[in-house]
Amino acid sequence: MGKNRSNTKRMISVHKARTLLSQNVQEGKTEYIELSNCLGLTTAQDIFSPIDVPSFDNSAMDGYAMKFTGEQKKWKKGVEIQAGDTSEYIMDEGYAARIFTGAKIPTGADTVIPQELIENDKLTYEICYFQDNIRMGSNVRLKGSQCKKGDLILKKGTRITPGIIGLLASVGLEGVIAYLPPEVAYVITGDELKDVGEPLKTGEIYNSNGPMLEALLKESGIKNVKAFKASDRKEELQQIINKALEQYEVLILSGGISVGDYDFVKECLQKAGVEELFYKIKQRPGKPMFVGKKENKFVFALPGNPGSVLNCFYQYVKPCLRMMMGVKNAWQPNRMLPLAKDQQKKAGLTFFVKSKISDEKIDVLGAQQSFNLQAFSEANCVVELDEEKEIVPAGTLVPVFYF
Ligand SMILES: Nc1nc2c(c(=O)[nH]1)N[C@H]1C(S)=C(S)[C@@H](COP(=O)(O)OP(=O)(O)OC[C@H]3O[C@@H](n4cnc5c(N)ncnc54)[C@H](O)[C@@H]3O)O[C@H]1N2
Ligand code: MOO
Repeated sequence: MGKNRSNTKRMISVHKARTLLSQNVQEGKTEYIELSNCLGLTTAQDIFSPIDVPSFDNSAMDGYAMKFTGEQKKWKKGVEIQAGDTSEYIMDEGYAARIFTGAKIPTGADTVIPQELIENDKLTYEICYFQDNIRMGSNVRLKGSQCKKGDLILKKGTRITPGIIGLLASVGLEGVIAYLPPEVAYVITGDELKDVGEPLKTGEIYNSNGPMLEALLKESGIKNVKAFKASDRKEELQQIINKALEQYEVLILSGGISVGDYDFVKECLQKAGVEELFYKIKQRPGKPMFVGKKENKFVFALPGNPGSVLNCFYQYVKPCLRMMMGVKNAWQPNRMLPLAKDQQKKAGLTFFVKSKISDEKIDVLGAQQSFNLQAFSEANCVVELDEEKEIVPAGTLVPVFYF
């Protein structure tokens, strides 16, 4: 009785949990990382271009390059310049160079006329242009028009996308200083668990949290992941926790964090020197979540029900991992959208409900129980329903977090 009352008292709000985490989590290590391993990481410094790009004036079209006056309509055929030709050509007046996309504009030329707009005079071998939609400078990509040597091309704190990898390569950079993803271990607890592929006896279930956590970590950009499995024997769990904490920066546990007689996770973490940041959040699913710290290492003990694991990961673990990886707005919902229908809930708990976006409205799906994974077959987001409310009316704008 006394235990329950003190637990209820200690439960914190979702807002408080987010605040405590964002105050405690720090940016992780940074390192020079080659382009081939940069995707999804965040830059840890401003990046300046070491060269002008393009580094020479070049043609944007296959056609003819010449000095363009607007009056002259015919030119003699001059040299032919292919992309990659590094020779220095000087255009004599009255001549047009045959030129191809990406090739260097010869000295003396300033304009390219696409070949579709040119007629060849078969008698004089001159090339002729009779339209008037070309201006001086048309179809020439000027030196430094993307960026000049020394320009800031990428700010610190930018997530590296495939386009950014292209940008970095275009200025000749082989890699950048970026935040390293933390090394993460997770521990699956529970005597009832069998891995997929093994036969099930009555009383046993498949370990779905393991494959789900692997996927969640991969999706979050974590590269170095170690999986442990522990039975519900306290000594074994203790050993695994001690070992994982020694070697990994972030430890995630699934199950064994509630009040049952075989729920030893909290006790073992405390014995391993983990200091509690909070235990139990006023939320559903995932109420008995525990977060602790040991020096600069973080421990997230997630309630074993799969829906709780997924929710706690998206709401707390992922934003923390992203903060460690240099992301600034790690806690922001993806967007706000209106509810399609009234939602009933328990006042005093924030509800996170699996939902589907239809016609820019939120359809809350059925089967919200935290053991039941079926709704994930349809859900594309989870939405947050206010702690205080008992009914959240249709039309209320709610925070939406994409899967
Ligand atoms: N007397 C109370 N009992 C429970 C409370 C409570 O407040 N008082 N809270 C309930 C809530 S809410 C949750 S959530 C769970 C959390 O329990 P644990 O973290 O201790 O997790 P377990 O008991 O180990 O497992 C819960 C549930 O999830 C299944 N499970 C566990 N691991 C996996 C896995 N890897 N893959 C698939 N399913 C898994 C497990 O079999 C249980 O059914 O506690 C409630 N009880
Ligand atoms: O907090 Mo539990 O996650 O409702 O099943």
